[in-house]
Amino acid sequence: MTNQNVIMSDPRSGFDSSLLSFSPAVPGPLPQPGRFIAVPAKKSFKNIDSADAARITALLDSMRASSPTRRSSETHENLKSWIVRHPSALDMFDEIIALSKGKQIVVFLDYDGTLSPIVDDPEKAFMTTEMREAVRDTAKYFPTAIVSGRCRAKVFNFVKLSELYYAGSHGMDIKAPVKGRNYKKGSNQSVLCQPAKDFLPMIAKVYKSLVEKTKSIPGAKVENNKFCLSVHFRRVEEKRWTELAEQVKSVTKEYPKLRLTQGRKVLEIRPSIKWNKGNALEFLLESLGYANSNDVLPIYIGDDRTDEDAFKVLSIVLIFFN
Ligand SMILES: O=P(O)(O)OC[C@H]1O[C@H](O[C@H]2O[C@H](CO)[C@@H](O)[C@H](O)[C@H]2O)[C@H](O)[C@@H](O)[C@@H]1O
Repeated sequence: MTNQNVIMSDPRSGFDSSLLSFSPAVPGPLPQPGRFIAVPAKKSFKNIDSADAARITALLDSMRASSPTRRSSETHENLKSWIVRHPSALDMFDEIIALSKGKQIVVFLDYDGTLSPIVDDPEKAFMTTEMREAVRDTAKYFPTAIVSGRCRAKVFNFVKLSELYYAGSHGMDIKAPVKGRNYKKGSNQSVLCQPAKDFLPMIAKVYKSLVEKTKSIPGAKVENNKFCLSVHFRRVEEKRWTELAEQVKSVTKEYPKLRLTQGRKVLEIRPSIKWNKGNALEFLLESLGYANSNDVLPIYIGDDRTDEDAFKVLSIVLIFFN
């Protein structure tokens, strides 16, 4: 995997809770104050009102917090103490095995930053052959699903394993097995779950507007993830982030049924429906025949703020950071 550390949190099992405290409100991969330098947002918002300006400032601050460009020694100390509270899952393998006794493990994997390294160009976030083999091996033993912010087709093109289940667009586009324990039966019949289907024309329109609005900002990139959009900041000079965020807001303010969220150097535009990666997990578990079941041990591995939605509905969480 891409990280140096794998942290385990387990809110429901019989683990020593002082060792495995679960924090559903983990703000980003590593929830430490002082791990980033807050840059005050420019006051020169031109096209938006003060409430929107405040929202943008908050989003940008949060984005900086979850995508640190440098680590100070203070941050390093915070990191060490965080690791003490969230021990490495690699050191707790026996405990995980004990927990899984008599249960079907189901594995959920985030893609970017978890299976692939974070890179400047989102089109080049390839996973290694070794990683693909590891995922292929995992799927031989456990139902395995990829749950990504990317559109389903794109994440499939990166992973290229047809034996997995895929949920794209932050869980708003799921290809799941037809209800029942098809994994065990070896059935390959599938069903689509697309709760934001009605938003497709709106998302397509907003995509066009965003491409047009942001084209003057060097490095800005708008990615069409079908049911949601990503505006990438990674290759934009930080002094122009406010301007870019303002451009984004000037488009989205015309669409009250959409909402803005942030990830790693990215602003995401999504339908305002109550559906996220957590709902996708529940849907997949139900499709696999494990709704409200005690004989399943779902494990989710993820690294990003959007993965927290999934963390909240599961018992074992592996958080990746690099
Ligand atoms: O849920 P995920 O599979 O983690 O997808 C979340 C977003 O990941 C991608 O962006 C991130 O990775 C890029 C490639 O390493 C990086 O350049 C970018 O800065 C990161 O935010 C993807 O491009 C987005 O569409 C996903 O929503």
